[in-house]
Amino acid sequence: MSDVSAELSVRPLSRDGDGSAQPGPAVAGADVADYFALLKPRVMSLVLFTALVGLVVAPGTIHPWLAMVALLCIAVGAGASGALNMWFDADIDAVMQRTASRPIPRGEIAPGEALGFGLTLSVGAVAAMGVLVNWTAAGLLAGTIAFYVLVYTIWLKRRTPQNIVIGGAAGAFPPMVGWAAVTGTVDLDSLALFAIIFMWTPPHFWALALYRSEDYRRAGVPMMPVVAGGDETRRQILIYSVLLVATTMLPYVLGFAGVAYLAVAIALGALFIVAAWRVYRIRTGRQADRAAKQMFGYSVLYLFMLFVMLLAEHSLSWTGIAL
Ligand code: HEM
Ligand SMILES: CC(C)=CCC/C(C)=C/CC/C(C)=C/COP(=O)(O)OP(=O)(O)O
Repeated sequence: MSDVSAELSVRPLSRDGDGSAQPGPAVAGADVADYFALLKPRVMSLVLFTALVGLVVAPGTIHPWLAMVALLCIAVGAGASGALNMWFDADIDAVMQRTASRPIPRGEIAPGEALGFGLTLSVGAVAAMGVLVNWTAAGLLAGTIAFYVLVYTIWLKRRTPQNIVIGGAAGAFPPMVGWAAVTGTVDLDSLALFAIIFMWTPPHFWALALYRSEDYRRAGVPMMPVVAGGDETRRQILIYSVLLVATTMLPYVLGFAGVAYLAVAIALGALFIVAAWRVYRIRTGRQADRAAKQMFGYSVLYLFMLFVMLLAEHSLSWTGIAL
C-alpha cells in the first residue's frame, strides 16, 4: 500500500449528495497553523505581490494606510478563496500525494469549519474593501473569489482540461484589484497586467501537471496531461510561453513601463522560452520530469522578477531616478 492510500485508510473522505466533502473519523483539534495552511500562504504571497505592483503602478495616489488596508483585504480574500477551494476539493486532495497532508484530508479541520472560515473571511474582506477603500475594488475582489471558487473549483476543474485556461483568469485579477483600489476604475493598463498573468498560468500549471499527472489521474481530475497526453501538453506550454513573452511587451507599448522593464522582460522571456523548449524536447525518463520541475520553479521566479521590475521602475521614478 502506498503512503497515500495508507493515509486514506486513516482518514477517508467522501462526497455527499449535496456535493460537500464529508470528514473521516473524529476531527482532531486544529491549531492556528492548520487554519493558516487553509489560506494557501505560499501561492497567495505571490498573488499579493502582483496586487501590490498593480497598486503601486496605478496612476494617482492613495493614503499609505488605505493602501495597507487594501492589500490586507486582498490577502485575506485570496486566503479565503484558498480555504473554500480546499473545502470543495477535500475529496480529491485526499487522494493526491501533493495535497494529502492538507488540514481537511488529515482530519485536523472539518469541511464545514473550512467552509465557514472561508465564507466569513471572504465577506469580511470584500465588505472592508468596499467600506474603507472603494466599491470597484471590492466588486473586483468579490468577482475574483467567486471566479476561483465557483468557475474554476466547482464548475471547470473536474470537467475540462481547459479548466486552468478559463479558470486561471481568477489568478490574473489581483493586480487589477490593487489598481482599482487607487483609481476606482478598470483601465486598459491594468488589463495588460491581467493579460500577462492570464498567459503565464497555463505554462506555470501544466509544467507541474506534467510531473504530477499520476496524482491527477488517480483523482480523476481531467488535467491536460491526463486527457491529451504529455506531448500535446508540451506543445501547448510552448505556444502559451511565446504568447506570454509577447504579452509582457504590453506595459512598454502602453507607456507605463520603460526601457529597463523592456530589456528585463525580453531577457526573462528568452529564458522562459528556453525552459519551455527543453520541456518540449525532453519527453521521456527522469530528465523529462526534471525539465518540467525546472520550468515550474522558473515560472514562479519569472513572474516575481517581472513584477519586481515594474515595481522598481515606478519606485525609482518617484525619486526622480529614471532607469
Ligand atoms: C488557476 C490558476 C493556477 C493554478 C491551477 C495553479 C496551480 C498551482 C499548483 C497546483 C501549485 C502547487 C501548490 C502546492 O504545491 O501546494 C502551484 C504553486 C504555486 N503557484 Fe500556482 N496556480 C495558479 C495560479 C497562480 C497564480 C496566479 C500565482 C501567483 C501570481 C501562483 C503562484 C504560485 C506559487 C508562488 C507557487 C509555489 C508555491 C510553493 O512554493 O509551494 N499560481 N500553483
Ligand atoms: C484575490 C484573490 C481572491 C486571489 C485568488 C488568486 C488565485 C485564484 C490564485 C490561484 C491559486 C491556485 C493555487 C490555484 C490552483 O488551485 P488548485 O485547486 O488547482 O490547486 P491545488 O490542487 O493545489 O488545490
